[in-house]
Amino acid sequence: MKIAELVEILKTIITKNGINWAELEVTGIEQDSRQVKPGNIFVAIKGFTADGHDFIEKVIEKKPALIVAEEERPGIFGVNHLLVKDSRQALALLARTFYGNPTEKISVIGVTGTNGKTTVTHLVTSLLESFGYKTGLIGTIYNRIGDKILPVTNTTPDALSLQRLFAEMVKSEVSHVAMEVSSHALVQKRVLGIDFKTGVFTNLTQDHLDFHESMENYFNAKKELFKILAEQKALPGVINKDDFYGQRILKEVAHPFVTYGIKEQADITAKNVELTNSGTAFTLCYQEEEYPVKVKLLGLFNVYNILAAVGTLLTLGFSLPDIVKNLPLLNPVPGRFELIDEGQDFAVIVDYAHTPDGLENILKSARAITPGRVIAVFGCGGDRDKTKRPKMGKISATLADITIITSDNPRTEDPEAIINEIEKGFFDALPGKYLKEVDRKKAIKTALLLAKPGDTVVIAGKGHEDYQIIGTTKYPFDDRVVAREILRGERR
Ligand SMILES: CC(=O)N[C@H]1[C@@H](OP(=O)(O)OP(=O)(O)OC[C@H]2O[C@@H](n3ccc(=O)[nH]c3=O)[C@H](O)[C@@H]2O)O[C@H](CO)[C@@H](O)[C@@H]1O[C@H](C)C(=O)N[C@@H](C)C(=O)N[C@H](CCC(=O)O)C(=O)O
Ligand SMILES: Nc1ncnc2c1ncn2[C@@H]1O[C@H](COP(=O)(O)OP(=O)(O)OP(=O)(O)O)[C@@H](O)[C@H]1O
Ligand SMILES: N[C@H](CCC[C@H](N)C(=O)O)C(=O)O
Ligand SMILES: [Mg+2]
Repeated sequence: MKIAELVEILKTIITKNGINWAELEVTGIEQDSRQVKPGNIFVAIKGFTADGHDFIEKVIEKKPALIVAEEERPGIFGVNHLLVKDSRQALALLARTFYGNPTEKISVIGVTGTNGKTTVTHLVTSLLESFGYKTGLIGTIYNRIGDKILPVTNTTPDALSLQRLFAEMVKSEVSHVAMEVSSHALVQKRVLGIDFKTGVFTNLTQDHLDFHESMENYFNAKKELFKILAEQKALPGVINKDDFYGQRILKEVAHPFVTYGIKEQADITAKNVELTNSGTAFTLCYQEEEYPVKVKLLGLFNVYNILAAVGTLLTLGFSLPDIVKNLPLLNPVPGRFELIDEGQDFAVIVDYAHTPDGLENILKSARAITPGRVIAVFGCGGDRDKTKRPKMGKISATLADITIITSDNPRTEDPEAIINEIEKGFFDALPGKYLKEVDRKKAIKTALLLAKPGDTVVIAGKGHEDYQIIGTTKYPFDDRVVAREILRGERR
């Protein structure tokens, strides 16, 4: 592909055209100077920790076909360059064109919300697979093309990696992709250039205020996905009507929606919900139709996730009786309400709850299936929203009988200081019993040793993660492996 063909797509955002050799062949696109090869287009992005413009001089030595930037830098006049209003937008549009508009050829389902994205994307793709489709998945745990699993760094990759991934999916004859769309991605225009078939909103509760600063900003970021659906005249979006912000999307975005809920009147609802520690039963209602449903997934929040997945499949045109038939096939998602059973006489749950709402839901769901005491083990991530820490403390103080406050991924913060901020929540609440143990392995062991028959130990915050980030180092650590080892060694 030649430069001339690619720059056409940028014409509305170009502020200065410095192209002299428009017929040059483009061999690739990069946003990271370290990856640039001869003939590539380098897009300079001002980021949160670095500024791509600072690497322009280095990139020029590698003989790029074109440099796209927001500002001029030394040496840029000697090479093909374009100045644009917004480099992130330029990157997304260039990548989409270079990779042949892949999302025109597959059905992309975007899932956003504070909690439930990973679960809903798994449920949607599992249902589609049960109908015989080959699917792709993009999200927190991994990206997947058919059976091929790819490692990830972000929940939603950058615009360039996304278009590359979609192109690979098209090549592998994937028909549908379910992708998690994080609020960071919406703000950073990572999803620009994607054609969405539909979008799902699960819920909005506090998280990421370090980045968004206010719930209103956080909401506006999430709302962006539905504005995109409206602009693209996509299929109806799927909205949780029990959520305050879900109701706001319904009012504020002019687009058709299918709604789901348990408390509110919605298009798709569940009644007679029965939660047990071996599965969940409920009656699924849609218009005049009612179906008894039994699923392997546990916890009330997963009933919401199933309703979201059902709404998505309905929107895509599948019939409800067919969808219902496949619901019992759905498997739990790794690290979400995952039961650890080594034959012990109490329950152990590993769950990814890392927000106040997530923790509240998992502790309430655990309570519903626990004859004895609920023992919680959790911490909070470092270098992330600090204001959720005392809130999560207060929730555990109120809902668990005993809490072991420990470390999550402390990152570059002092782990003891994070624990002390969580502890503040205990001072606000009725005195829930708690211990502090900075070493997560010891904290898990303490909880498992405290447990008596009929109790439930909830190990929250890290779910599927197989590492712990202390400082800037990633150490191997998996709550599920640790719990199993302790249960096998100490408590058979
Ligand atoms: C704060 C934040 O969101 N940062 C994300 C952002 O980085 P950035 O654009 O600011 O990049 P930067 O590191 O400052 O670098 C700026 C530019 O200089 C370039 N560079 C840099 C160094 C160099 O030598 N040469 C060079 O060219 C970089 O390639 C980049 O183009 O864009 C990158 C690419 O998309 C992300 O990987 C990165 O995520 C970081 C790792 C991160 O931790 N993000 C978290 C907060 C995040 O995004 N989380 C969400 C939500 C999670 C959830 O709720 O599930 C997610 O989607 O993962
Ligand atoms: N629909 C829901 N409502 C409230 N809480 C939920 C819901 N679904 C899951 N959770 C809780 O949130 C945790 C994370 O779930 P999941 O990984 O599906 O969410 P996510 O939105 O992908 O999270 P992240 O933003 O970290 O990627 C679960 O372990 C559970 O505790
Ligand atoms: N996607 C979430 C994951 C948090 C998981 C928790 N274990 C932590 O490290 O804080 C985030 O980036 O905030
Ligand atoms: Mg996720």
